[in-house]
Amino acid sequence: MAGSDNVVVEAEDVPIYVSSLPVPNVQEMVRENPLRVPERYLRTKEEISESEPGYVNPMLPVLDLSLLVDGNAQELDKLDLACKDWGFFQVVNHGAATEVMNMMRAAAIEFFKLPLEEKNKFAMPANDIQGYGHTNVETKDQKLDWSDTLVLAVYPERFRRPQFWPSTPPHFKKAMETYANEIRTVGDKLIGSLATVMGLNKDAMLKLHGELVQGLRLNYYPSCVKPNDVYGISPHSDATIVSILMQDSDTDGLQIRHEGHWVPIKPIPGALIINLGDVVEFWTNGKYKSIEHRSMTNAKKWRISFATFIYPPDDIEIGPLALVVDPGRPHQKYKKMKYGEYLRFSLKRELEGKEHIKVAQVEVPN
Ligand SMILES: O=C(O)CCC(=O)C(=O)O
Ligand SMILES: [Fe+2]
Repeated sequence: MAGSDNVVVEAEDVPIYVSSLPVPNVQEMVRENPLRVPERYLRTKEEISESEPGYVNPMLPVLDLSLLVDGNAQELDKLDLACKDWGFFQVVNHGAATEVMNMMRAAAIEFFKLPLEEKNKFAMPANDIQGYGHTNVETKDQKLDWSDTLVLAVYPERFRRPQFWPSTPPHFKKAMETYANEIRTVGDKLIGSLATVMGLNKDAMLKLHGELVQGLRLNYYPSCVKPNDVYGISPHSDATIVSILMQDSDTDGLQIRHEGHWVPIKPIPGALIINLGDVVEFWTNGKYKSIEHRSMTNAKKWRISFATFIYPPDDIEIGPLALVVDPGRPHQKYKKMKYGEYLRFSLKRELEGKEHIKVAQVEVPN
């Protein structure tokens, strides 16, 4: 494409995901009138009362990733239990450099502080969900979440769509590139450890997925005068293998559904929060489960979270692994399907807890 600066040449297999209807920018709404919460964001009392976090905050399992990588038997047992009982855990000694995490955080704060017209230079287009905007909006009357997001594909590199990578602040791209690279290593280590506790060869899961895909979603939750009446992000499970969350340790928001209760998560400073995605639930025939989670907002303070999604390429067939299916319960709960089909099905709908995984479920025989 010599001679043209405007044409972005993309590799042939760069996936286009799905569309999402355009909706108002929440940060801008709050800037214009911090006291206004439009009807479309307000949830019913039933929905919210179900979500009252009246549960004592038990400690989410904390795992040492360096011990897991060394094959420490005790730590691997802890991982197996954390996957069976929680599906969510924190990792320390994960190897991602603190300066890199801080640089990413600082760059994101600067980006979200920019005027709307600056941020909108990277706005999501009508046919895809990369860029700055909102996902999972399918109907004109569905309830909306109190957040704005920036979604970008980071690996493989040829999947990047540079037109959506913020050029302001000027160090954003570098911060993101470095952060994504560090988190990729964390993801590889985690997936290796998961393979081990699934009874597979350490490299088996990585090989199974061929080339892993990595996406990053920056969630910006403006403060909200009615924090108990809106969702920052509606309850959902992630359609990933694993998701790696960098959180702000002094602003609450993330909650997970554990034993029927909504449990607020207290991030340990410097730790990363890991959640198992639906794909692990399918591989293990439900022995390990993806967990519903959601985000609440705060009355006075905004919050940013950084969600890295690690998932298979579109053409990988997902479903229970013969080697992992419990011999005592050999019934396959999930069918085999192409990951790309599953992902698009999950993205092309309103977030509704784990409703989307039904598409992969097999009827239980009598
Ligand atoms: O903001 C959070 O803490 C959670 C974000 C999340 O669940 C997601 O982006 O999928
Ligand atoms: Fe999530």
